[in-house]
Amino acid sequence: MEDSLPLHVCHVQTLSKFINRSHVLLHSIALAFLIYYRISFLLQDQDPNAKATHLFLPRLLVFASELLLSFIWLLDQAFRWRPVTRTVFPERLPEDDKLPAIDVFICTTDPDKEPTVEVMNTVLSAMALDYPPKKLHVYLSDDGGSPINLYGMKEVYSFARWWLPFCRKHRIKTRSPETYFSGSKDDDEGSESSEFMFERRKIQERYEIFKESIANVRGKVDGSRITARDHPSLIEVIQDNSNDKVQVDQVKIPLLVYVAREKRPSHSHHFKAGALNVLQRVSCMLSNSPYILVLDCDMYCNDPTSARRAMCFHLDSKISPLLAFVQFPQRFRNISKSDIYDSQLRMIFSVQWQGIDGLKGPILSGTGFYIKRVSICGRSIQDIDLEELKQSFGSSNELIKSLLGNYKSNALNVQHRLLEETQLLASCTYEKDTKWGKEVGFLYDSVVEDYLTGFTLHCKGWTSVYCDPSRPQFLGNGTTNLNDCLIQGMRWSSGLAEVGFSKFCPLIYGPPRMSIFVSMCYGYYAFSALLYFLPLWCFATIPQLCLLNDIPLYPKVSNSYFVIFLFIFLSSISKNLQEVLATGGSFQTWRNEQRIWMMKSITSHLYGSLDAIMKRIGMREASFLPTNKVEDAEQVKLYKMGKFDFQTSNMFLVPMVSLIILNLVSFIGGLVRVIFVGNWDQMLVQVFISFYILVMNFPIIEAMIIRKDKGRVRPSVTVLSAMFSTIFLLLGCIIFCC
Ligand SMILES: O=c1ccn([C@@H]2O[C@H](COP(=O)(O)OP(=O)(O)O[C@H]3O[C@H](CO)[C@@H](O)[C@H](O)[C@H]3O)[C@@H](O)[C@H]2O)c(=O)[nH]1
Ligand SMILES: [Mn+2]
Repeated sequence: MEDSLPLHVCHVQTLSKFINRSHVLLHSIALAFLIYYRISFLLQDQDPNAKATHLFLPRLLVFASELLLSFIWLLDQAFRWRPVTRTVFPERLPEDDKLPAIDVFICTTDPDKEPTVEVMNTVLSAMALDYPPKKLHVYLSDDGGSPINLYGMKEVYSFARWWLPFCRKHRIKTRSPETYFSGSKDDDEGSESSEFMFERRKIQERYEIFKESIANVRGKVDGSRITARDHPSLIEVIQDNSNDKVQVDQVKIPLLVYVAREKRPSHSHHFKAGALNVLQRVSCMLSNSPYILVLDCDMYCNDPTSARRAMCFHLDSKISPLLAFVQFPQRFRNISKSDIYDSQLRMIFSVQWQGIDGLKGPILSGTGFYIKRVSICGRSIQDIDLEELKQSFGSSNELIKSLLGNYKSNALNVQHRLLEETQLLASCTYEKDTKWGKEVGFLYDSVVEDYLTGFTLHCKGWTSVYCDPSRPQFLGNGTTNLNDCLIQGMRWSSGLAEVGFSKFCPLIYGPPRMSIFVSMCYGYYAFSALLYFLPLWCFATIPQLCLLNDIPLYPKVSNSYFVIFLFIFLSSISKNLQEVLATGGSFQTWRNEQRIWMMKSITSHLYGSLDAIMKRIGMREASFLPTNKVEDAEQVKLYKMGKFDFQTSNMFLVPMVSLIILNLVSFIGGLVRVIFVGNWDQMLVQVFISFYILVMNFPIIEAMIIRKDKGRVRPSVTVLSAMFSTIFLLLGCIIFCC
């Protein structure tokens, strides 16, 4: 295969690279001037003036914030250094019988938040991947251990006997039946022949029956939820139990396995990472495929070709020895035009991942990646002796045998003995005194297991690639209400900060093991929560309190350093805007992203960082609140209209509303004061900061004063927040005035 055509090519985005590097240069020079100005300013005011100490503190705080923001900006620039784009040529892959086998892992945990029909759609879409069926094995991990999901899997098996041939025959692209039948217009409706229409109608009827039967069972098994945290392991290879074997008997169906690991309240189960590690062991017994596709339960395969695309990298002999995983972007099916909560995570999947792909490869992103099984085994296992293997992987001889062996093609005739062994492998005590979660498998030290696991892989010398074809390969549910968005943001902040504070701190653990640029990228994520919430809290309070107390913090308009501040402000905004526009966004997208970034910094990032610190000192246990995948019609309506839904806890609302009130007061008070005193050229920047914050967060003001619907800010919250703002204002007077 040496001189045959390449399976993929990689282009450096020359224009972006040029723009990014020029921006880095100019912006850094401006920051250097700013730092020089601040230092000389602080030193020069150190005279024995009585007021000096009161002037010193706010200036120091503002300077510290500027330094923190500059630092996180610097880390972020590593993502901008060498952005690349990749193209694949799946048609050049070898014949089907030469393709390696794939195990698909799908995780679900809570049938109330993750409806069974949706999970089963993901399972079906994975079974229908365009890949030889006997080389595809689909595992569902059900952390809730709910009978409804097991029932659903059996129904899936019967329905797949019709669905899979239909998709293959008519080359259907959308292989999640729910999406397909909901009639979303795309390029699928190629054939209009009456035969096709007839088959389509028949399958649709079967699909409706399938959904109904799940709904019926759901009604009956309700109330079994208490067992979610306390149940034995149950592993079942799903087999045919239907009667209609007549027509579809010859249909090849991928192996389908249901796995509910044992869970006991006394044992910590390590959330998704724990589930994935159980799947790794169980699948090792049953199919042991060399590659694994990991999917969240709501991320269905929106395009059947992803497996072949991934193989374009995994089968390229030049890069494959070091290649750990091929990451596809997370894209979402329910993003509205305005996307007020930035649920699409545009910056991550359209800018940063392409950037880090040009350095070492994207950060592991939880779902939608094809990973090489041996890469997560910790290290090369061939040359370790048996005792050591058992210390790492646990006591199961069968597991060790399998690890050392190869892919099992006779998976369909799973021996009873092996199936029994899987019960042991899925028990909650199996990992005791082993290296699972510490060195082997997905790591447990953070609730963002993907980021941490990917980081250690990159540290060990593995690489990854980012594959982002124009048709989204996987589609999931984005968060469409403020509450979910902030809670998810808090979990991510906490998990990422946890890594930052651990022995894996990317800025210390990274540089000896990988390039400084890649360490910076990981460092950006580990510290973004801390380095955004501290400065943003400061910028939302200090300049305002100083404005009210007549303390200038910025150079006068007539001072030549004013231009530096102006430049830095405009340069950051315009760079950001340029990226948004270049990736298909609009001015509104930019504004919405800025706004939700401010909101998250004030709330999610703050609480996430505190949570991480408390976990670190042992005051709190890790938790994982899954996002809600059931759509609430009213919330969806607000989201589609681009209206914020402020039905969220006071913990999130009060800080945001308090700061808005504070800024409102300082803006009005400051403006009046400036007009009377006439020192506008000294105070302009501070008046502008308040103004900018108010304009950007206008939806909060609107929801406090104008809106009357359910999503408004409740008057009680406004009152409570007003009290907090008053306390803040008084504190400001005490600290800065006397
Ligand atoms: O104890 C648990 C908790 C969660 N999950 C599953 O984990 C997945 C992700 O959970 P979700 O609630 O959707 O969280 P998100 O914030 O949307 O997930 C993102 O962030 C996670 C890390 O916090 C990553 O694991 C995910 O892949 C990534 O999509 C879902 O399939 C869950 O069913 C489990 O299997 N067991
Ligand atoms: Mn999710």
